[in-house]
Amino acid sequence: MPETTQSPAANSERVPDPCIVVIFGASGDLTKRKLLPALFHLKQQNLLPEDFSVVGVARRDLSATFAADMQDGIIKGGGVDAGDSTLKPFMDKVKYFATEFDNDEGFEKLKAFLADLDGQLGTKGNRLFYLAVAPEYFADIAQRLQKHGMTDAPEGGFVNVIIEKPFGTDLESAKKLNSEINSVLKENQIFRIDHYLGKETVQNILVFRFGNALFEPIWNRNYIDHVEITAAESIGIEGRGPFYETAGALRDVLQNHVMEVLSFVAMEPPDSFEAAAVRTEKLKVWKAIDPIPVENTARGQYGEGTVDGQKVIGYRQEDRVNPESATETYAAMKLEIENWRWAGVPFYIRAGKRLAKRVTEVTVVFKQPPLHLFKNNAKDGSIQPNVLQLRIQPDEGITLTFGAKIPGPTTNVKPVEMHFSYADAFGKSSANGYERLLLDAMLGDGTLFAEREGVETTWALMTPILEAWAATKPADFPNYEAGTWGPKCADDLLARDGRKWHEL
Ligand SMILES: NC(=O)C1=CN([C@@H]2O[C@H](COP(=O)(O)OP(=O)(O)OC[C@H]3O[C@@H](n4cnc5c(N)ncnc54)[C@H](OP(=O)(O)O)[C@@H]3O)[C@@H](O)[C@H]2O)C=CC1
Ligand SMILES: O=C1O[C@H](COP(=O)(O)O)[C@@H](O)[C@H](O)[C@H]1O
Repeated sequence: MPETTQSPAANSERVPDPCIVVIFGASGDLTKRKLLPALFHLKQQNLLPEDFSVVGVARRDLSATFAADMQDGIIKGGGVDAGDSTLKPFMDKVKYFATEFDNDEGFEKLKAFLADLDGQLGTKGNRLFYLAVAPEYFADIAQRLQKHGMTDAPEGGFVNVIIEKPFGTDLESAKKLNSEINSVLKENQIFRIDHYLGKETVQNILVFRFGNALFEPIWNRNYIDHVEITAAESIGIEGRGPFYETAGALRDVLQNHVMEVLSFVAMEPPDSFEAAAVRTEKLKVWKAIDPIPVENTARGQYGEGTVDGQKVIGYRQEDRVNPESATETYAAMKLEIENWRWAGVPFYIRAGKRLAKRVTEVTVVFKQPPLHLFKNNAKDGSIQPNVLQLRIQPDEGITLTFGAKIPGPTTNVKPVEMHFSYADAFGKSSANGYERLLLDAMLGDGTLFAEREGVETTWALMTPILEAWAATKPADFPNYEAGTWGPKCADDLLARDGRKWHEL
């Protein structure tokens, strides 16, 4: 379908026009734990329009209990005080509508239900549809919305659609999904969400790089030895066996969250902070990545072990998981970005479940100084390189490690840290990443969302690895103990280059 341009709003204009947010999959985990708390946080910050409603859609008839259940999610999941005076007026705007996703009559009634709300609330036909459903329903729901005349924006208004991840399972399925969705929606109506882009600390990578004069001049192959990106989780698969069996760590986290973070770390400065400019630069990074030989990858699966002092079962013993499963719960790889800035600088990326701790971080390791004047005075006999750690979660912050003179009559050197903490500087935030993205989607600002070509490009990089892994069953699974830092083959990936993962 032809594309038109929605322009991103400036900060001063960040309250969206009156609208209804319609969440498909409203009785699901994501809606309760993340989406309703995020919408409520927007309300608390006066970032929702006065004329507004949230309509949850799922198949069971939950009209009698839905609002109370969501309120419970906001209080528990959103850390909101039950006595908060904004809660009641917000909950009054939360409605429920029951239909099967494949029921045409249900969609026709939904359309009338929404039109009726428009009449009562003054929401003017503006819609944000959120598809918080299993991926097999994405295209179906979008097509049914179009069939029942719900995808055309009112004059001067908007109809936008957020689509959850996973956006496809490989290149072919991503292309198919894109063409199905693009056949009923304009590209600028489609908001492919990656909640990592809603995280303050991920957005701050761009501010850190391009909002300061200090760092960008050294952000290249002349000064940087290598970059590591880690998305480590201590949790297991949390009862999501059937989903995880078909996904694995590469599809679940590496292809999307980690590749998005990588693009922010590696991209050239965009000529503005508008969607098209930012997306163009991200795409250039992914396109410049060399095909990844399978020898530059490592995969693992956790066996039983101890996490946070608790004994935990192995992946193959989890509920609804094949006892001989070959699904990876850990994936790592070495990437090379063949462009002027990054040629020769390896990017090592990894993601895994049941690792030693929950930490997401970008670690930038700088080259050694050209001359080691203080080599013989270093505390451990070697000068440590400067390391910059962009800690995305938890303990959000930035740490720079450098050598300092140990006080005393001799010139001894020891690595020390300079640290910036978000919590100390700005107070603790209860934002979960979805606030910003929901707001942007209501405003029509796609800067922090994935677009068609980007999704297909990252899948094009990852699909050959998935195919190679599928062709060779790993004989050594499970190959790491829960509560450790993953399989030995991932350490070997760096050891071959004379490096090791930075301790986190
Ligand atoms: N949960 C999370 O933290 C995250 C989830 N996601 C993605 O978000 C999406 C939703 O996840 P999640 O909330 O966990 O999923 P759930 O399985 O918890 O919820 C699925 C929802 O879809 C509804 N549903 C399923 N089939 C039908 C149908 N045929 N007709 C009508 N309603 C139907 C269910 O309704 P009913 O209860 O009536 O059956 C339920 O509301 C997925 O794509 C997932 O990958 C992404 C990142 C994180
Ligand atoms: O999308 C997903 O992300 C979560 C990790 O998100 P975080 O915000 O807690 O870091 C992951 O647990 C889940 O498996 C995956 O589907």
